[in-house]
Amino acid sequence: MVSPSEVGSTESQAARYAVECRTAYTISIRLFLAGDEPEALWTVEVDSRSPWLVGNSKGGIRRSRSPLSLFLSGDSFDPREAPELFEYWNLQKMALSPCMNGVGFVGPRQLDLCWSRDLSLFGFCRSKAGRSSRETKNRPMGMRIQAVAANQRLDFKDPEWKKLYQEEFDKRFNLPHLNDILDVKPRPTTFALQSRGHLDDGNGVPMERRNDYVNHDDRTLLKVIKYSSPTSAGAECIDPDCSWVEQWVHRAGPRKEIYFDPEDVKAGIVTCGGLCPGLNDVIRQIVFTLEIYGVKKIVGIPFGYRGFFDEGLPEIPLSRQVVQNINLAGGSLLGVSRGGANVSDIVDNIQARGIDMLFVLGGNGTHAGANAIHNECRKRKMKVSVVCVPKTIDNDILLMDKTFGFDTAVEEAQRAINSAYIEAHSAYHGIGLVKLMGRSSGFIAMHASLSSGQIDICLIPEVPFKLHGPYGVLRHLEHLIQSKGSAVICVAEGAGQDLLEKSNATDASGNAVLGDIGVHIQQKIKKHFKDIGVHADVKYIDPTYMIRAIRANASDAILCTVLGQNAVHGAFAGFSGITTGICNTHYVYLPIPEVIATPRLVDPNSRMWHRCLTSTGQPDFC
Ligand SMILES: Nc1ncnc2c1ncn2[C@@H]1O[C@H](COP(=O)(O)OP(=O)(O)OP(=O)(O)O)[C@@H](O)[C@H]1O
Ligand SMILES: O=P(O)(O)OC[C@H]1O[C@](O)(CO)[C@@H](O)[C@@H]1O
Ligand SMILES: [Mg+2]
Repeated sequence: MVSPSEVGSTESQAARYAVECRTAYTISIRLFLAGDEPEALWTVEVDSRSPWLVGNSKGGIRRSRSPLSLFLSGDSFDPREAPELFEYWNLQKMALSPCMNGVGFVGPRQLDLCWSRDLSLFGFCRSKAGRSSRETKNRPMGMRIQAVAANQRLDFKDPEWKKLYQEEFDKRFNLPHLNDILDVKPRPTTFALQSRGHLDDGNGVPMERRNDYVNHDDRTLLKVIKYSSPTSAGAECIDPDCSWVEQWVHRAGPRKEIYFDPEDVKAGIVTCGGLCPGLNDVIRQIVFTLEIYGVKKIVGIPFGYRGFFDEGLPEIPLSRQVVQNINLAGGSLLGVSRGGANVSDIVDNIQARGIDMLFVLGGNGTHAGANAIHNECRKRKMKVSVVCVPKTIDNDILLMDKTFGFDTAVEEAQRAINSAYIEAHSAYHGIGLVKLMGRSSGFIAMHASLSSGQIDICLIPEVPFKLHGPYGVLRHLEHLIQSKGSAVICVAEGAGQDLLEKSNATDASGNAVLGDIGVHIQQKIKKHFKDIGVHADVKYIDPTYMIRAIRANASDAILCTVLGQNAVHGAFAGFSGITTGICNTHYVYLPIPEVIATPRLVDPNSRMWHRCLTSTGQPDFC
């Protein structure tokens, strides 16, 4: 058995961390090494914006994208023999398992236990338990406890805890409204599609109006799976028993009452960040819908937030006529940009232009900016509605089924994969390598691998891998060349960054400039096969910008249409600081902070990633 000191962060170390990361709430872990009494109490403060911490056998804690992890060291420790070792308090059930080929773990939502990117960070034990294969016998075996911080005020023994949880959830997902700070009187909506047709019954008598409005109290369920146990694949639990707790969010759509007089409204649209298929579709629908409400002053802000402070960039007047055909091309009619967002200057400019509704299309950075604009407008008691539409091919926005552009990106990525496959398949010992976008999330790579069915190795940022060694990618490639004669690899741009030289460079928005993992892998493959004296014909394809610049496919075009319309309905309903999305196939409004708390990541313990592994047949590369 290990002793607490071996696992041990002390409370003082934890407290030191807490100061560093500006804490929001506390989580505690009790380690039960024997008997009923906890032998180690580990309390850590969690930064609400990044609730994942990593602990190690030497006692440090570090902020990380991965869940709280604690690794045990010691030659004699077999994690599988001590599943009862840990219990939790105020935490979601912890996961405890040895590393088993990346699949078949027990416990909820563990990440791959072989995260050995930094061995001084991750402790490990050289366990004899583990793999059946001879080769793997002496590999480092990590044991991970994972915990998702819960509200420390919740006591799951309290019969009322669910009610308390739901009350808090409702508060978190409450939509900020202009009337929170102003006294705006609602008026009947001007959005009535029926009035555009013949409303009489044929005898000149007006027909009764259908009620096509969304009731303010309509809600849609955020989570629809009831996990019977925390050990169910991909389980996301609130309490130790993984009880069913309904989590409702606000339904999107037109309301019967509105908070603006369309005649007086000046609406602005701005597109920020990188390009994304569907931007023009959303702009177009926002304009169409605004006009149906009766808005006459609609302008585009050129080149992202830059358009608010660069005086040489005049606003672009928009109307149905101007935007009629813009969906036929990719890109953004308004242009995009990164960086340069001074919130106070932007709000000064909004005030100077007399903008009442601002529609902001962008990714997580843009949303953070939009939320800051919304807060500044509130502070100044301005009657301005700020409504976002999430734009990212990376699909890295929380809570949503998908963001617009993602589907198109996956479809286009398949074309590149198909070319790589044909090249590889037609060459003697051909190896095709395709790099796809995905700064921190591997959704495009995972979905393109799944949809093409032609990928042998899919590498994503969420799952670390090694190139060299008996479990590395290169050894597996040798095996593929030997067994099938060719291979195709798909790598997300953010994958394997630990293998590259680090630079502290950032782009104008402060996003880290990534090393080129595609080129790196290409070089390593070539060198490796040369070194072992085996012929390999490597073809590298980087279709990243081609994928991002195309027009939306049919499925994204529909999504864009609905999101654009809902953005306008949300603004007229008086909401501000919100974004629009699709959750479980239903359209919703969400408060901005809830969707950008962290980037949405592929969960390596999700069914989808396991399906991807099943499809590629790749082993663990750690
Ligand atoms: N925390 C923040 N507060 C205010 N503005 C921000 C913040 N983060 C980013 N921005 C601004 O938002 C705009 C877009 O940000 P960014 O370049 O990160 O793209 P993004 O919206 O995340 O989209 P993409 O998915 O293409 O990266 C930039 O003008 C940037 O300055
Ligand atoms: O070259 P740019 O415009 O900075 O965009 C690159 C980034 O944009 C994204 O597509 C997100 O929009 C990322 O996947 C990628 O890292
Ligand atoms: Mg971003």
